[in-house]
Order: sequence, then C-alpha cells, then structure tokens
Amino acid sequence: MSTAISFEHVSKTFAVDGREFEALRDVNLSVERGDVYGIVGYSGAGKSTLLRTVNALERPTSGRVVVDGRDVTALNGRDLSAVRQRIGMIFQQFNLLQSRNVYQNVAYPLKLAGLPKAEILDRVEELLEFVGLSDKALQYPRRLSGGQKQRVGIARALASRPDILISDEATSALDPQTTGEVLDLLRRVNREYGVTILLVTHEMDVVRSIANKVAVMQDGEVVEHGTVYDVFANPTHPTSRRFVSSVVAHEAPASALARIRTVHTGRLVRIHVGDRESNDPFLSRIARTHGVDFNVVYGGVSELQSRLFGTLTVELLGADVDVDAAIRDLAEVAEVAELSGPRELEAVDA
Ligand SMILES: Nc1ncnc2c1ncn2[C@@H]1O[C@H](COP(=O)(O)OP(=O)(O)OP(=O)(O)O)[C@@H](O)[C@H]1O
Repeated sequence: MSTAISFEHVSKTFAVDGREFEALRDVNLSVERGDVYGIVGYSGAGKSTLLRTVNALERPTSGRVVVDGRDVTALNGRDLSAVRQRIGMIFQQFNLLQSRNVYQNVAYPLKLAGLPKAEILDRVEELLEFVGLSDKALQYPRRLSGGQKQRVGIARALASRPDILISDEATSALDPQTTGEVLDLLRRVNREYGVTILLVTHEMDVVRSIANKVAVMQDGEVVEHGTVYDVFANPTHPTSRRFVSSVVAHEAPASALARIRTVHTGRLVRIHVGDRESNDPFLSRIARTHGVDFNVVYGGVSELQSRLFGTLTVELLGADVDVDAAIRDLAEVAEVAELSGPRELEAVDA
C-alpha cells in the first residue's frame, strides 16, 4: 500500500489579537491510498485546519504535508493547481453556486479546466447518474434538499477525477437518515472509484460507519490514532474513550456502577472481549472449575468491520480464594480488571 497523504511534524500558529495561538502541534499521520480516514475531535481541536493543509488552503507554520509524493507546502502557482485538481473537497454548507443549476455546478470545475463541451456533457451525465440526480440536472440548489445538495457537492468534487476526497463535516447539517445515504455514497466513491477519503467529523458514528482508520485530535494534537477497530475496541486516551462511549456503551459509567453496587456486593471485574476465534464458553467454564457464580451486570458486544469487540462487567460470587483463581484464569483468555473501590469507579468516568 502506498501513502496518499503524509503529515510530517505539522504545526500551525495563528496570530489572534496580537497573541500566538497554536492550532496544530506537531501532527504526524500517514493516510494510505484507499483509506477512509476519519479525524474526530471537539470543536476547536484543529481538525479543519489540518484538513485544509492538504490542498494548501492553509499553510503550516512548520512541517510538511506530502500528497502523492509532492510536498504541497512548497508548491505555488501552476504546480499547486495541478495537485489541487487531484483533490476534491466537500463542505458542511455544500458551497454550491446558487445562481447555477445542478448541471452547471458540476460542470463548473471542468469548464475552468478548459475541457471541450462534449466531454463535459458526458462527464456530468455520468456523475449525476452516479450520485442519483440525473433527473435534477436543471434544478437550482435552493430547490434541493440538504442530502441532494451534498450529492451535487460530491459530484462536483469528483468532476476532475481526483485521487483524494477531503470532507469537512459533510454530513453535520443532515438528519440521520440522509447522513446514512450520503455515507453510503461516499463508501461507493471509495470502493468504485478508488478514491482515498480524509474526513473531519465530530460524530463518532460517522467514523464507525465508514472509516477504516481514525485519528482523535485535541488542542491541536493527535492524541490517538489507529485502525477504527483498535481505537473502538481499546481506546487509550480519555478523549478517545469519551468519543467511543458516545456510540458504544459497553463500559458502565460511575453512576451505573454505583447503582449496581447497591445490589451486587460481590467482586466486580471488567472483561474486555476481543474477536475470538474459539467458541470456548470461558465464563461458565472458569466459574464451574472454581465453584464460583457469576452475574453479568453491565456490558455489550458489538460488531465493527466484521470483527467483534465488547466489554462485560461481571460480578463474581464465592470464597475469595476461588474468585482469585477464577480471575487468574480469566486473565489467560481475556483482558480483565477488577473494579475494587471508589478510585476505580472514578477511573471509568475519566
Ligand atoms: N484563520 C484563523 N485565524 C485565527 N484562528 C484560527 C483561524 N482558523 C482557525 N483558528 C483557530 O484554530 C483553532 C482550530 O480551529 P479548527 O477550525 O481547525 O478546529 P475544528 O476542530 O475544525 O473545530 P470545529 O469543529 O469547530 O470546526 C480554533 O481555536 C480556531 O478559532
């Protein structure tokens, strides 16, 4: 696999009211060709600024952004235009030309590039068919729904046959149903046209449904990155954990644990369940071996990219020595942590 975009020690400082503000701090990331790479973070984390360095709408203060082997931070004029043609961009507010119809909006970049009329006609027809808007060619943007507007935005972004599509909160203004349809379309853009997608969002659901990799940003830094499966199954940074818990609620928050404790006074363990190939019924097997009982008091298992992951909070009941032995055996087959006191309860919410 080859690298489509690499961010190398990218920092960006803005001058705000005479003071320096660091919007990006030493960002290092590699987006491979064919990836759908999600960048998540709360408002102000630096996501859009990072995204905009890819087509040099924003220039880093230091560091390099290499796109298809070319350092875009060093490009200007015609060279930069040539690289920009290889990068499509879509926006939250669609950015369509209101005075032009759907056909003209999609044709616009091709006209600018000086393509012959007949070629433009063929290309726009193909694109409108791809995004399912062939019957809307003569409509003006104000007559379209949000989802339709974003389809036009996607068709326009694909007009010059880019290798890379960058998406800045493209679904944030859409309802969940329409979001799903636009994400389906982006998935097809990735699979059928082989376009690498870098998308910024504050919705972890978007990442879960479309991305294969994810980076979590906070205060201008990438605090965690990896495959979507790894980050969802085992988020390590508190911000990632918060994002993951917004869409998968496998781990009991402190409030739930406190309530559980009022009823379940035995020893509680948290068991991370990975994608298991064996059908070993390990919980009941280990419980039987050591003569302990168990209650599953919280948790869940989900599927992501055809793999399972989950977390179960389990109460173990029995003599301490037997529970100790059971926990040791559990640790052989899964990641296990005992939830002992108030300190542990706080840690879950961190
Ligand atoms: N041109 C600019 N001049 C000064 N400050 C800026 C500029 N552009 C961005 N910033 C600041 O940089 C920080 C990061 O902004 P950015 O838009 O990249 O964040 P974000 O993670 O995309 O947030 P959001 O989700 O709200 O768009 C913010 O504090 C923002 O105010």
